[in-house]
Amino acid sequence: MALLEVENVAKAFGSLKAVDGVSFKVEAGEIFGIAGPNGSGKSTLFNTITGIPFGPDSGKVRFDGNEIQGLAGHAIARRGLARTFQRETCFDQLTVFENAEIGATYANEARSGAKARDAAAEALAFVGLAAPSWGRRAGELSVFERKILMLATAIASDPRMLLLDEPASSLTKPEIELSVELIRRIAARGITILLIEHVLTFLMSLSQHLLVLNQGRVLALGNPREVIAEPRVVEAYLGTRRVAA
Ligand SMILES: Nc1ncnc2c1ncn2[C@@H]1O[C@H](COP(=O)(O)OP(=O)(O)OP(=O)(O)O)[C@@H](O)[C@H]1O
Repeated sequence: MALLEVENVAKAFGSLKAVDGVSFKVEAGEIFGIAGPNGSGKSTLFNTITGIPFGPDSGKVRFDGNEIQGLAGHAIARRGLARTFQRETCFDQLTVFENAEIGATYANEARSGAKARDAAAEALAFVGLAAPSWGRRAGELSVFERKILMLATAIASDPRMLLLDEPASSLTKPEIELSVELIRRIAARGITILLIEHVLTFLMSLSQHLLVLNQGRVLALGNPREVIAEPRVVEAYLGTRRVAA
């Protein structure tokens, strides 16, 4: 049984069908990539799966065999499904450590005190945020540090699955290489990963399956090398990128 099953999910904003009948399955343990031109519905799809900030208008989302569409975001997180955002999203006024501690308690009400602090410390060390930075305010960090803090906060919640929304955006080449290595290590912890990314080389080097969205619909799905060679993908995705560049 797949860990995540998305079945005919749809979400509209007024007359705009941002996600329009999308279906796919993600197996436990894999890194599953999602690509698509700007505005093709990638982030909206993540929103509908995680319930943060909203669920789908219609369709079903099953996590570990149980329907989760319509549940509140925190209830979905407590089932083991965590996400990050396209823009670095941290509690800027709180310290690095307090951010990770919130992740540790958010997904598990029963985990507080020393257990939450241990989970926060482990997650911060895992992403490479060393102890001397733990007392700094999140708002003072660099873009890369804020991105890995967002990852640490998600990891501290002890998820079974992590949805990463453009983790490489706004990063330098060396930082992108560090991110690829970090995502591989997260997967090696046994966390299944659903990954949105514009940088195709990033997606290709990490994903076992690739889904391409276009105008809210699935344009192609399968082996990443085969998918990016499909003429309709080249036209819709790469063509748009060229125009956008
Ligand atoms: N809250 C919202 N209200 C109204 N329209 C929205 C909202 N969120 C997204 N949209 C629209 O839905 C469509 C899909 O947007 P979405 O952000 O999901 O695309 P995306 O593929 O993630 O794009 P990008 O690659 O630029 O991040 C776009 O036309 C966008 O303008």
